[in-house]
Amino acid sequence: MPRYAQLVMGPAGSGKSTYCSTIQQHCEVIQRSVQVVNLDPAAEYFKYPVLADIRELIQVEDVMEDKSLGFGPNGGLVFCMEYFANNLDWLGESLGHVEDDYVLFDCPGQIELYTHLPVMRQLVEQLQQWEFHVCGVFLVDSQFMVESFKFISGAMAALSAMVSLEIPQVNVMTKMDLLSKKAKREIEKYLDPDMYSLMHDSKDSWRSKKFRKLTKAICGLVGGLKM
Ligand SMILES: Nc1nc2c(ncn2[C@@H]2O[C@H](COP(=O)(O)OP(=O)(O)OP(=O)(O)O)[C@@H](O)[C@H]2O)c(=O)[nH]1
Repeated sequence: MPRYAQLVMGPAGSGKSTYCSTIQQHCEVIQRSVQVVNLDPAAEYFKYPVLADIRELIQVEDVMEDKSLGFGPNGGLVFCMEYFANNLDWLGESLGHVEDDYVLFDCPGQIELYTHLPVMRQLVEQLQQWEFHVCGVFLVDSQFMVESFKFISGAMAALSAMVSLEIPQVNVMTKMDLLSKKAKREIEKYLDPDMYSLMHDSKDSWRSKKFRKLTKAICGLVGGLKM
């Protein structure tokens, strides 16, 4: 039987844990079994029952308390994720193998995990060896996307994950309920964006005058990326 996995990614506070918990509850209602794995070694609280929790393997606080390592929170997290990547057997044992597996992985928010560190890529390759079909779900807080330059920044973060992981990816704007009426109307244009027209939104600012060529090149790159 095929196995399926979603890597739920996105910046800190973008709604990853809420997404996992909501999808799990929805699947319960439609009588599909979906499990969640917490992969954030700094997580303090989440609302869903877990199949596995990386904190059973390693915790950021323990790493930070180790004076010989001398890491702060971000260095500590990277250390934990590298330790995890070197101990993927732990994950294999925790996942076990049930028929028709569908697993959501609630990932940490640090962008460097998706831009240049190999950890998440190693995880994807291992899951694929375990016969999982893996897809990425990249969440971005919609409140940070109602202006063109913020949208481009969010889209670039999502693009980094796509380029580094090379798996199918769905990009999701979260917290739409928090937008004002005006922002809800504004955000429509970002759902199927015409990057070149977005570029002209802020044509009077020094930012776009100075960086117009660069912005244009980035718009060309992001043009095909749907949120
Ligand atoms: N109004 C509203 N609040 C949301 C939504 N999604 C998440 N939140 C809230 O946003 C905050 C952060 O959500 P989390 O699900 O913890 O976000 P996260 O990405 O897992 O956060 P980290 O694990 O810290 O990176 C919480 O207070 C959630 O209740 C949403 O769709 N609407």
